[in-house]
Amino acid sequence: MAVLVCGGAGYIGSHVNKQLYKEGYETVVFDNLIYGHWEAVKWGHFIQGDLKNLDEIEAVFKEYNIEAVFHFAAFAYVGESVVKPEKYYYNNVTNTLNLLHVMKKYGCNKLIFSSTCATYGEPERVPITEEMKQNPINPYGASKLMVERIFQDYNKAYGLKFVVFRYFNAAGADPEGEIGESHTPETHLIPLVLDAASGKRRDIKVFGTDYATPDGSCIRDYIHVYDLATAHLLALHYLEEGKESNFFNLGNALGTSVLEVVKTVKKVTGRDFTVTLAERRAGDPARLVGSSEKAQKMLGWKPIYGDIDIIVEHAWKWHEKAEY
Ligand SMILES: NC(=O)c1ccc[n+]([C@@H]2O[C@H](COP(=O)([O-])OP(=O)(O)OC[C@H]3O[C@@H](n4cnc5c(N)ncnc54)[C@H](O)[C@@H]3O)[C@@H](O)[C@H]2O)c1
Ligand SMILES: O=c1ccn([C@@H]2O[C@H](COP(=O)(O)OP(=O)(O)O[C@H]3O[C@H](CO)[C@@H](O)[C@H](O)[C@H]3O)[C@@H](O)[C@H]2O)c(=O)[nH]1
Repeated sequence: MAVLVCGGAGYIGSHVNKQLYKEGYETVVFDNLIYGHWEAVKWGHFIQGDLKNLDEIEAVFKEYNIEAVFHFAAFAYVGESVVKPEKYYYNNVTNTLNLLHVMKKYGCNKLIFSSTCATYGEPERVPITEEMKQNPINPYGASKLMVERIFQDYNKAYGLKFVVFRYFNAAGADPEGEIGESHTPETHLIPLVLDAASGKRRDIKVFGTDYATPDGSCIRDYIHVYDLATAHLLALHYLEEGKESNFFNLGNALGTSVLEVVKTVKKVTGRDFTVTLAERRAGDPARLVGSSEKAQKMLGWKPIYGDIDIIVEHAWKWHEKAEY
């Protein structure tokens, strides 16, 4: 029996692939490498393919006896999704239907999926809990919510068993320094601030300093990619035990502002750099912080790298010697 890691050459998927392999699973990474890196697939088998092609997905199920599927493959640039919604609905929704179609055909009914706190939109309160209203404010979040709904219908009609994770802001890198975050283009705050620290960028822009937060900049819940990965293994065990499909937030319940991230990077790296106070970025909620009590209770998840200093330290260690 093997597990399929769709999008496993990307940032989060590669970290999950490593932990699965270390736990003794035979992994098959399937990725079109549009945003992923073959260098990140250091464990298990690798097949270059695209979820838009049914025959390429089917070839994997023919070759391997796939017990469960981890589905990270998606487009995830919030701003781009507003101007190119078609790109997002095709890849994130239609191509997910392709994957479900082949899973159904081959009798594979266990799925672990990467959703996002962007499905909640502007939260009515924080920390956000799973039963709160989901009202996405951009096509990216909407595409993920649509997929969540599709899973519920497939659960009722075809017996699909799923765990949907709504991640908050994934950050950090493999504590052993073997893999890390590398997006082109990069839009995420921590790698951009590290670029400023290492002199690859002239400055870091703080998008908005007039939010209703203590220092005026946006607050996010940064969750270490290693901790995200451990939750995925627990989810697989949960489904292997025959438990019911479920939705879980994955965050730290700790809010860190943009200015606090900048300060932490200066402290951890010992480097100074220019910080430019800039206009708000469209579509940014002021404060996104998630409660993960449900995952802790039901999956036994215990995040261990909640401290923003450690998240930045690991990201910096990777950043300095990044192979890709
Ligand atoms: N990074 C975050 O903070 C964050 C937060 C919430 C949710 N998510 C979700 O988590 C998942 C992983 O995020 P990430 O940051 O690792 O992104 P990523 O871009 O690094 O990884 C996604 C991978 O999927 C691949 N891919 C995309 N479309 C494909 C297709 N049609 N066929 C085959 N491969 C395809 C890409 O090449 C890439 O390697 C995404 O679904 C994203 O929406 C990420
Ligand atoms: O150069 C920059 C880049 C970002 N920010 C700010 O930093 C915060 C975090 O931004 P970013 O790292 O881009 O993450 P988010 O926009 O919060 O989105 C990420 O986290 C979401 C969950 O919160 C996921 O759904 C998305 O896929 C993922 O990109 C936001 O307030 C940004 O305005 C800056 O001030 N300057």
